[in-house]
Amino acid sequence: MSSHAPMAQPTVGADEALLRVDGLYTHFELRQWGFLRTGTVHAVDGVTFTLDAGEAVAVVGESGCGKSSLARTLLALHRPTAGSVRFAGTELGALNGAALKAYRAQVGYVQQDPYGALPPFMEVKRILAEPLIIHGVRPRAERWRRIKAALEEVGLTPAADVAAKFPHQLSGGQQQRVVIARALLLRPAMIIADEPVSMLDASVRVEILNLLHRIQQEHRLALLYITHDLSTVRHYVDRAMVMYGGRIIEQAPVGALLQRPQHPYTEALLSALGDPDAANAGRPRPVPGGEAPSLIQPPSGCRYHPRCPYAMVNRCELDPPPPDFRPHPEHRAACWLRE
Ligand SMILES: Nc1ncnc2c1ncn2[C@@H]1O[C@H](COP(=O)(O)OP(=O)(O)OP(=O)(O)O)[C@@H](O)[C@H]1O
Repeated sequence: MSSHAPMAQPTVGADEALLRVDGLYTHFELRQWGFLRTGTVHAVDGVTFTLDAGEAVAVVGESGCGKSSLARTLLALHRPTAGSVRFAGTELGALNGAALKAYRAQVGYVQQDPYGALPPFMEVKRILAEPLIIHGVRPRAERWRRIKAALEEVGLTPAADVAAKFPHQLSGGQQQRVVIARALLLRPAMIIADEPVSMLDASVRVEILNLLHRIQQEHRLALLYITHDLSTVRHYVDRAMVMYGGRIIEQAPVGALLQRPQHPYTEALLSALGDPDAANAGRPRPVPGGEAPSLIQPPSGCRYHPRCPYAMVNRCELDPPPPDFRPHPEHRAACWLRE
């Protein structure tokens, strides 16, 4: 275990999830000249799931399916259009002022673009001191003790040298380590990592994912790992949820999802993954054909039906499948094939 003190865990009843998301909608109104309504983006469109304390769950889906909008709603950066988000039993919509500040201390955020996430004209020490100052951690020596421990925990040593640098003096991987250190400083119970490695060189991606995984395990953090890349979830999460057109269309323990995908979209994502066998390197692989759905005018019925090779006429284009057909215990799929 590192020098980082154990993280303060919020009080959660034995049978209660740390995070409970129920029928969540986040829509964005599009307006011309600031007032003329021209459409609505259904970015998050009826999402329900739970995340237990200490559990790691991936949200996987292609670009534009609503993953970041979901993350930002959970971080209370977007106000939901409808539905409920409960954290440790408390409704997020009911929080403001000091209570919202306390919630934000419980949830660490790791963004996609580390350089964009770090103020360029501040030294690392100042960047990391900021959240501690905002949350009233005193005196200065205690702040430095925490900053040093966090830098050491993410492998940035000697901490004093790194702390004196500006973001541009660090590599992309080191910058992302600083972002992770900042997410840990307030000893959160949950981390939301939104595409944490997609902007990094391929050579450091595994290192950063391993680091996040080690921290998640050591501190028994809940982790919501958001990615477009299904190939990166296997070793890092307990469960995976697949998002398509603003909705969760499949969720299962990660092994079951990868071995027995139940939704044709998950199947297509899996078959598009690289084959580790070098003998098959030249073999063409099918990728999910067709266009990602519009979230302004989403397809009727099942949102995947225009691309689905198994779409059933008079069924899939008419009725949205409920999200919880259970082909196996613990496995849920929103597909009429699994009715
Ligand atoms: N503040 C906003 N106002 C209007 N539309 C938005 C806003 N934020 C996101 N959107 C739209 O919502 C949809 C979902 O975007 P979102 O960023 O959540 O998807 P994503 O799956 O995270 O994709 P990516 O990985 O490319 O960021 C997109 O059509 C996007 O243009």
